[in-house]
Amino acid sequence: MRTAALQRPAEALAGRCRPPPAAALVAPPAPLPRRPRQPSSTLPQQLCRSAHRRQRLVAASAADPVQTAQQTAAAPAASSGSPEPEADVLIEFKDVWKSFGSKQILRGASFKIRRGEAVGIIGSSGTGKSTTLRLAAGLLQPDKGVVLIKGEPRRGLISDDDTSDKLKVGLVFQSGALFDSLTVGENVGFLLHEHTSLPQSKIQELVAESLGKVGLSGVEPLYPSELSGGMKKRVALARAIVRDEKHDNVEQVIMYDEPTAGLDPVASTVVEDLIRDLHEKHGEGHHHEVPAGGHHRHHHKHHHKSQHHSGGSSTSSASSYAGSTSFDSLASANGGSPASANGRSRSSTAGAAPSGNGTSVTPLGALPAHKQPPPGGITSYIVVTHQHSTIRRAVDRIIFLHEGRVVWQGTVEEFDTTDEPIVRQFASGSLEGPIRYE
Ligand SMILES: Nc1ncnc2c1ncn2[C@@H]1O[C@H](COP(=O)(O)OP(=O)(O)OP(=O)(O)O)[C@@H](O)[C@H]1O
Repeated sequence: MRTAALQRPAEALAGRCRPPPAAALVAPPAPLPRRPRQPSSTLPQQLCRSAHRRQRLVAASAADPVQTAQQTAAAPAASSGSPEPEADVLIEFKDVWKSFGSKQILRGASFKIRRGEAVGIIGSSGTGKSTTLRLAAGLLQPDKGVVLIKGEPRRGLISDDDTSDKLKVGLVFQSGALFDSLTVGENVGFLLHEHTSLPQSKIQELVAESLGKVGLSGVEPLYPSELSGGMKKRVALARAIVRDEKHDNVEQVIMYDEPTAGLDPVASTVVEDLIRDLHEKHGEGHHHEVPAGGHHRHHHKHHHKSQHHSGGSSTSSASSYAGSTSFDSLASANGGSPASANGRSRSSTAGAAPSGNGTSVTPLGALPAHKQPPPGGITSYIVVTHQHSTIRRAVDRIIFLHEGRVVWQGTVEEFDTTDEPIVRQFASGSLEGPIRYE
């Protein structure tokens, strides 16, 4: 079933271009929503719509009782009998430890990613953000603790894990990790060539569809060297969301590692809005409901309140196939033994339950079967970033990692007001404070 295009990646693996390890490449398919796509719309038009949608969401959240301060200190949802559904948790880290040789990186990281969320993971350099993504993608295994995908522990690395019928976890690496010797079309269709038996014409169609979604229709014949940095990142994104048809009904979480690193401010905005827009297009309609109070509410505006440290549990996973990764990022899947750490953990409310005056969100897990949202689409995404603009524009909730643990979580708005000293120092860039640089 290998076509001519398939021979070239093989050459790439022999050293002619950067080889994305098959295990890392996740190609989340993207079934489209009820809302018909408008193929004729340009990227600026799409982004404009995205901005309008975001304004509506912000307006809605301002009136959302979940935002009330009283709920900030809410007890963990699961134990409070609140309606926050564990069924909504797609990925959960429970006390995850990871070291590389003698370097202890993660020291008991715990957090949850819920259906519909747009989450940013931030923190100082070297604190383990990318490592966290690689663990979530199944490219690395924890030394201790567990990564749950829809409630099921990942078993082994992604290649050993056969739960792709439950959740796809896609990873778009910072470098884009495009094969230099392949055209854009071949790059985007790489996984389809490698892992499916779809005919060439179908692959071309799916590649064109995917490139259209990132506003790059018609660039198939170009080589990566002919693209700007921003375009390369969008091509990597197109590769991550290309559909394989077989998994169209499987929902997906996409993880972006520094998606705007090295881009100028305008190119960053394009990518940030694209990330948001892809999520809304592919996930929208799946996750909004009409709660008792009559307000439509998007799940991705869950607005978990500030919390120190998280915990959680949940599950299931699934890998899919390739995404994009650089060879470097896979260099070390081995690990040393976990060292002890002195975390500063406190309690967590990962997933503060919306409640209050009749506008609470009905948990998806509690919906009757006939009202369950259809699976498929980018239901949640995670962005690792150092860019303020990306935090502001592309995410709703922030998980702050420090010295291998989650020390704070909250909404983007709360990030500006929290008095957590680590967060304040990070936000201000001050040299004074608990964050130490050598
Ligand atoms: N495969 C590996 N082998 C050895 N060390 C590694 C490996 N991967 C990561 N590290 C080390 O682990 C530490 C954490 O890396 P990671 O990339 O997760 O941090 P980060 O928080 O994403 O940092 P940055 O913000 O600078 O990208 C770094 O010191 C890095 O050098």
